[in-house]
This record gives sequence, C-alpha cells and structure tokens, in this order.
Amino acid sequence: MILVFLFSIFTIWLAYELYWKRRNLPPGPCPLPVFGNLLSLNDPPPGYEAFERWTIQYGDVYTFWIVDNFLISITEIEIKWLKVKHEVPPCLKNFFPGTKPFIMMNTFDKIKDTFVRDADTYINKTVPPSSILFRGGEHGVIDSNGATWRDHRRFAISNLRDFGLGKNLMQEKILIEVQEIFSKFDDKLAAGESDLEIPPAFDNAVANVINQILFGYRFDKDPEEFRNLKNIIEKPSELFGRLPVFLAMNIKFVEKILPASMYVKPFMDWKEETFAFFNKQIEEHKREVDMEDLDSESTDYVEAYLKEQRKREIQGDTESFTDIQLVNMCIDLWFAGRGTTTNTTTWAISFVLHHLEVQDKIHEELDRIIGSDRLITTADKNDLPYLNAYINESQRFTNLVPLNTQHATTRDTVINGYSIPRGTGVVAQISTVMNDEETFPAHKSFKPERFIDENGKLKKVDQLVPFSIGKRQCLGEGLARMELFLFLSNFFNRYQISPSKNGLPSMDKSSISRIEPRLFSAVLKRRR
Ligand code: HEM
Repeated sequence: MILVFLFSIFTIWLAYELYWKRRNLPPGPCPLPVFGNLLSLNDPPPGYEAFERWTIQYGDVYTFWIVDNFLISITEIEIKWLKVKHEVPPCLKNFFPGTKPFIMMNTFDKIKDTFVRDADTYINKTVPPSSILFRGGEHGVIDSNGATWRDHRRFAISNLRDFGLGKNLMQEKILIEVQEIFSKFDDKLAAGESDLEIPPAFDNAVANVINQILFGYRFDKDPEEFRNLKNIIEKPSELFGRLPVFLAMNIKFVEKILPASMYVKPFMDWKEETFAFFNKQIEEHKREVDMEDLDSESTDYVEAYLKEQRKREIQGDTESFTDIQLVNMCIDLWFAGRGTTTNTTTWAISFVLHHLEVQDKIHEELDRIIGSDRLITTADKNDLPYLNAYINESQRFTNLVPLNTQHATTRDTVINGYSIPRGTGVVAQISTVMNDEETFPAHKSFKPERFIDENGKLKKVDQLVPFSIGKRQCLGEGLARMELFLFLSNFFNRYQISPSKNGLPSMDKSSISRIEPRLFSAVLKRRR
C-alpha cells in the first residue's frame, strides 16, 4: 500500500517536472528531474556547443532548466494559476529538489528586443542561495536588486569616472603597471632566462589597478599581502570547479546532503578569510579619512563611499549606504574586475602563440604607426585597427561567460507569444551570439581580420557583446577596455613571443565555473 502511494507520488512528481510545468513555456531541451539541463553543459564543457545545438534546434528563444527547489519553482510558475500567496515551510524548501526555468535569448536581435528595448522588465537578477550564504543577505551590486542595486551601480560608475576613466588619471595608473610588467620580464631576460611564465605578471598588474581604485594603493610594498590575497582569490576555482560543489551552490537539497567538509566548511572558511581582508582595509580607511571635510575630492572608492554614507546619515538615511553593502561592493568590484581582465589578457596572448602570423601583423602595424619604444597610450588607439581587431577577436574567442548571469523578469511579459510571469528567469545568451556562424563565419577559428573592413579600417560588429547589453551591462567595461588596450599594445610593442620548450598553452576551458587559462610560458625576446 505504502509502495503504491509512494509510486503514485513519484509518478505525479515526474509528470509535473517533465510535462506540466513546461507546457506554457517556450519549447527547449528536455530537463532531467532534479538536474534540469545543467549536465548537458558537460557535453563538452563548458557548454558552448550545447547552447549552439539548442539554438539551431529551437531558434532564438528556448527554455533551459537549472536545478532549484521543487516548491520554490512551483510558487514561481504556478502562483498565477493557484491565485494564492502561500509560504513554503523552510524544511520543505530545503529538501524537495526541482528545477527552475530560464528563458534563453539566443540571438542579438532577440536580446535587443528584450534586454534593451524593454530593459526594465529584464533588469532584476536571480540570487543563488550560495550568494546569500556568502554575503549574509542580498548585498553588493552583482547580486542585488531594486534601489540598493540602482544606487550602488550609479555610485560605482560615477566613482570610476571621478577617478579618471576618460581622463589621463586612470591611464597613468595602468601605464605604471605596464612598466612594472616590463621590469619583471626585463629583469629575467637580463638574468639569462627567456622562457617565462606569462599570466602571473598580468595578474599582479590587474590586481594593482583595481586595488588602487578601491583602496588607493598597489601591492608593491607588501608582496606577501598579494600572495595571501591570491590564495584567497584562487580558492573558489579549486572549490567551485567540482560538479557536486557547483550543484550544492545552486540547490539547497545538494548542499544539505553533501558532507560539510566538502562544501559548507571550506565555503564558510573562504567567506571568513575574504571578509577579513576587505574589512581590514575598510577599518583602516575609517581611521584615516577626514570625515569633517565631506566635500573634498576622494582618492579611492572606499573613501568616497564612507563620505557618501556620512552625508546620507546627516540627512537621516541610515539604510541605503551601509557597512555590509560597502564590504560586499569591494568584493564585487575586486572579483569582477580582476579575473575577467586577467583572463582575457592572458587568453589573448595564448591565442597569439597558437597563431604566430597574428603577431607578425600586430608588429607590422606597430612598427609602421608607433615605430619606437615609447609607451603607447589611448591617444594611439584609433590609429591601430589591426591591434583593435585582435583584441576584439580575443574577447570573442575567450567568450568568458558560457552561460551569462541569470536575470529575472520584473513584471508579466510575452516572449515569442508565450506569457511569461513576473519573476521568471531570463538570460541574455551572449556566448551563443558571439559564436553565431552567420555573423562570425568559421567561428571556431581565431581570425582578427573579421573585424577589418575592405578599406582596412576597424569594423564595428554589434554582435560582439562580451560585456553583455542592457541595464545590467558590465559596469567596468570602460576600465577593462582601457586595460586590455594598454597592456596588449605595449606588450607586443616591446616583445616578440614564441612557444615555450614546454609546448603551446592549453586551450582547455573545461572548468564548469570559470573560463581561466592554464598557467603557461612563452619565450620572450626584446624587440626594442
Ligand atoms: C574583460 C573584462 C570583463 C568582461 C568580459 C566582463 C563581463 C561582464 C558580464 C558579461 C557581465 C554580466 C552582465 C549581465 O548581467 O548581463 C558583467 C557584469 C559586471 N561586471 Fe564585468 N566584465 C569585465 C570587467 C569588469 C571590470 C574591470 C569590473 C570592475 C571594475 C567589472 C564589474 C562588473 C560588475 C560590478 C558587474 C555587475 C553589474 C550589474 O549587475 O549591474 N567587470 N561583466
């Protein structure tokens, strides 16, 4: 009797998972119960090909299912149908596995129609349980919504502008790092070494830039501090690169059944270390910043934030700019600003090692236009179409986020004739757009020439969207573009690279959570 009852419950659950909840959504790949479509991203990792296959099969919109809690997904999808507001008891929330739909927009036109033309409908983010666990709530800018997100995004963008983006100030900071990279490589060349590891020098440089913006100093005085910080930063790639942990981050059920030593304990240790580092910087600023003079120019983000917080407090607002928001903002800007830029820069160099003819063309252009060992600046940018085309193709080919961040609709809407309730997951699938064969023929080949027009000028291709589009578009885009240009142009102006005796860099992108190049070396030779 009990068996029959359990079997009936199981059958109803299966029917719900495989048919009922999918019936009013755009068709897409059949999800597995519990796992949804996530496991297909391993076929092969990191998932570009599955997304391409589904786009060919289903078109510009399809539904993709991600692991979630069964009853939460019921409340989100069926709330209109049930016409009741019901609270799910937390014990059930944690133990009923289910999947949650994400409506994927797979072409540039569809993303523009939705995320740009109807931007406010697509503005919210879905916040995974791991983020709440890590941050102590819905904090920061990457995983927050509403007024908190809007005010903090606006404040961060205006700060980046104040600290010199668009002026020479930011460029000067980056050029100091360019010279630091030169001196590291040159010292080794002078000592007779020529087969050199490439990523660490760029990693350090990018970290110095973002740390200057946030806290006002570079890591030159205390290399030990950077080493410690790097250990903290690199923990997530060890921790989150494994499938069970990745699943635990997204689904409470898996989090509960996984031994604490595999996920919760290392995760919480990592959280503690991260917060300790950032809180220490903030506390030092609190001691040093002159809070009597709130209108004087700030030299870094934390100083500007503390002053803004005090100004708001004076006006009676103690809610919007808080200490917990500040530490989460520092974490967001540090993490989003470092790995993305370092990875793109070092992938770009590894692509050249695989295509030395690209380096010949970069050098030919640099010799013709620059023709000396002077530092290249953003004033030279428009005169270097091939170099820009190379950077564009490197960003397209790096394709940093196979599955872009997950947004949620802020109101009921209609997509391709399907009624989509408020709160449904939506994704601007930029990796598929940048692998679109029609826009980028032979898209699996690295070809900077695709960004050069018949007159030899740089061709603007709207479908190149590594920073995404819409109101959540990357807020560090201006900074990242400046870094990529200054690091790569100056590096190739100074050095000729060739493959290391250890072989070519790996092109493997098989980590689930991050598109990170493996450590690699190259033989460097000074050109000037
Ligand atoms: C090559 C470098 C970079 C790439 C490819 C990149 C890419 C992206 C992408 C795809 C998103 C998601 C947009 C969406 O939700 O649709 C994003 C968001 C974000 N990025 Fe970047 N990024 C880069 C560099 C940076 C830098 C240097 C910073 C910081 C200074 C930064 C800070 C952020 C933040 C804070 C968000 C969240 C914005 C929001 O939710 O409003 N990124 N980035």
